[in-house]
Amino acid sequence: FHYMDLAQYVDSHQDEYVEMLRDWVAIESDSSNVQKRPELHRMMETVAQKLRLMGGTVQLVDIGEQELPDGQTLELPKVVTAQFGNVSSKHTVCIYGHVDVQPAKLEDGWATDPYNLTEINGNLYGRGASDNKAPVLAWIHAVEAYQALSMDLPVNVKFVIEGMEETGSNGLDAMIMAQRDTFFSEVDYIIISDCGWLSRRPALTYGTRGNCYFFAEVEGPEQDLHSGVYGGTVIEPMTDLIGILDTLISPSGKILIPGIREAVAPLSDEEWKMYQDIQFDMDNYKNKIGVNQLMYSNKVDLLAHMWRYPTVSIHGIEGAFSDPGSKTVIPAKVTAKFSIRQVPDMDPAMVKKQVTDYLHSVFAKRRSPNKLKVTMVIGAKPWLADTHHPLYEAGKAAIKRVFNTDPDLIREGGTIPIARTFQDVTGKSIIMMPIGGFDDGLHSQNEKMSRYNYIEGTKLFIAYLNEVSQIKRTSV
Ligand SMILES: NCC(=O)N[C@@H](Cc1c[nH]cn1)C(=O)O
Ligand SMILES: [Zn+2]
Ligand SMILES: [Zn+2]
Repeated sequence: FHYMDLAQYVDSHQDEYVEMLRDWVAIESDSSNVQKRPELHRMMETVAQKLRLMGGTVQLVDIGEQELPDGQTLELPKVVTAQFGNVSSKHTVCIYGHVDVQPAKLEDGWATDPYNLTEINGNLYGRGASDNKAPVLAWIHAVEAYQALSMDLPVNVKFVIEGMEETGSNGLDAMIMAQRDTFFSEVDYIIISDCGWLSRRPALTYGTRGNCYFFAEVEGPEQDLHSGVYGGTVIEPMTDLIGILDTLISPSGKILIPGIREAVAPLSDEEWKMYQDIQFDMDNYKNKIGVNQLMYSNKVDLLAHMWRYPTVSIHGIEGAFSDPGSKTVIPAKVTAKFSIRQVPDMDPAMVKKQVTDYLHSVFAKRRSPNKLKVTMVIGAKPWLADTHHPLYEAGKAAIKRVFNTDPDLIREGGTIPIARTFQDVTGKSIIMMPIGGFDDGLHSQNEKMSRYNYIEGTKLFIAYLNEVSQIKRTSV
């Protein structure tokens, strides 16, 4: 295995890799904004074209339509599948990633245009740079490096790249089920690089939380009202909504919805020890996010609540007045958006029932004439891997080669909706191998990917393909 030649190739092509990332970041592939759907289609075509030019067997798989809340339908972005190599004596890995992004606007407080990749002090700023465009490109460049040096790929490589991850991977479950016995039948392992390290030390990820995302709509008068003229006479939808939202979680982080906390397994001694042994600087973490107090003051509690306990987050209220200025309005209809990150032992269908029943019961106590409607729009399951699997041993060896250190074994508080489907439907083992930095600002202002992580990450993937090829057949 000529690792040094490959690594040198990567180093000498890094500016091209950055330019390619610039092209991809320039496409506003925001999957949550229906106005941007043409951009998302363009993004998927761009990915397909790149893989075609590399000689892959590429398909743009039609996964149907999405139904919008107003009943209209919208074409889902096609899923790109590709295959490089089909040698039966070799293992086959399937790399999953996504090229849709969260919304971003300069006026949200970005220091640079979110869709114009800008390099400052070794960091590449742009929406989707870390989540998940650079990691997808790093995998593509890893394959390309082998090709460029006329080296055989040590394993067959398949890609599944989607464009709806940020809104719950709509349509992908069905596609995986439909292709279980075709595209996925020869896949041995699935690799996902859609998360980040915990510190400056490289990491391997063995768990993600799920997410149940809810809309709670309270509807009252026929139209918005003047608060001076009508205030005091009507029962305001916003007051009802804030009232019920305030019953979801206590100020100290205790989830108040009956049944949720009870479903979660207690922290085992083994987990406690694992978390205790992880290098994690609480002050650094506080500085990074700009707060002087966290919900928990010791490392184990903090990591446990980041990774293996559920939590409630309230994201926004549609229909509420939120512009600058002081409009004196009573909004007629308001819709809260909140989500519950869930962990193994919790089930989205059960969470849906628990939340819906609970909110209706607290709403009933208010004796309001307004109407409450609760819907769950995303129900993504958590995922957990066996860290003793040879995939993780191979990961440790590749990290040792590239970074000369042992990795942290971590979980991820976020969700990769499709991870559990891959595991359940294909029955294949999955590894998550992040290359994002701990301070990349995913979903936030000034998201970035460091040039170092992007380039060294590409080398890591090159080394990992070789390590996976050494896994003995019996342990597949
Ligand atoms: N990089 C993974 C990621 O950001 N995933 C999203 C997926 C999601 C969950 N609910 C809605 N979208 C995340 O927020 O964790
Ligand atoms: Zn992502
Ligand atoms: Zn994301």
